[in-house]
Amino acid sequence: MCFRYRSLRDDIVSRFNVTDLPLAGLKKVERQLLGDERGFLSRVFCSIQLSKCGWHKPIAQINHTYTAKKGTVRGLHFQHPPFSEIKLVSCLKGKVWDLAVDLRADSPTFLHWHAEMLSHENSSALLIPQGFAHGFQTLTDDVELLYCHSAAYAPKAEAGINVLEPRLAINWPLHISECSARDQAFPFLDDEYSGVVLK
Ligand SMILES: Cc1cn([C@H]2C[C@H](O)[C@@H](COP(=O)(O)OP(=O)(O)O[C@H]3O[C@@H](C)C(=O)[C@@H](O)[C@H]3O)O2)c(=O)[nH]c1=O
Repeated sequence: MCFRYRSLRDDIVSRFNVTDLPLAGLKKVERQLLGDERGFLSRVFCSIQLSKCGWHKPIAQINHTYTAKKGTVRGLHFQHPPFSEIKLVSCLKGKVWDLAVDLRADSPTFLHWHAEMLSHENSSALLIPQGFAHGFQTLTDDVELLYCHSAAYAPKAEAGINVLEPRLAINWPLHISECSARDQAFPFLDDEYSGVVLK
């Protein structure tokens, strides 16, 4: 008897609708829910599918955050090379205005930013390539985010840009109700800031 095996790659059914966003490499990933009378199943991450969208490393860490209050801002965070990360940010509860800032030194969209509404209702995530800073504002109370990271947390490589940075002129949708002391202390960019060079 002869069996013919197809590769697993051919058998993986896509459960994502992926859209290119205006900054190269930044993508919106909409999950397709498979529902029945019990509830639903939603694929949050798939290395085979997302490798076609720029996720070319193993997952190093998965973090879950809870933010209590509407209007809270967290960000704008990134890690310096060689600890630059790809992040997949999914909102599992509530609603956020999720934002990525292009810090790539050689990018034609250097210091441009793009935001998307993520919520448990729209089942969307933001796939953020290396060389971006990330932040968000909660648009509801009781928000839960799930982050997949391609690099481990490296406190010495952590960095941030102030969420009120004038050169970014981010129009946060709500009054900022909460922002950590650490985030408020992040510096503003100086005129010489030339961005992140990825190795
Ligand atoms: C990010 C991170 C923090 N921590 C610790 C440090 C601190 O004691 C506590 C809370 O950290 P933070 O205040 O940095 O948490 P938070 O502000 O939620 O940090 C997150 O913000 C968003 C915008 C991102 O993009 C994420 O990658 C991450 O940087 O958790 C870890 O142990 N591992 C981690 O991966």
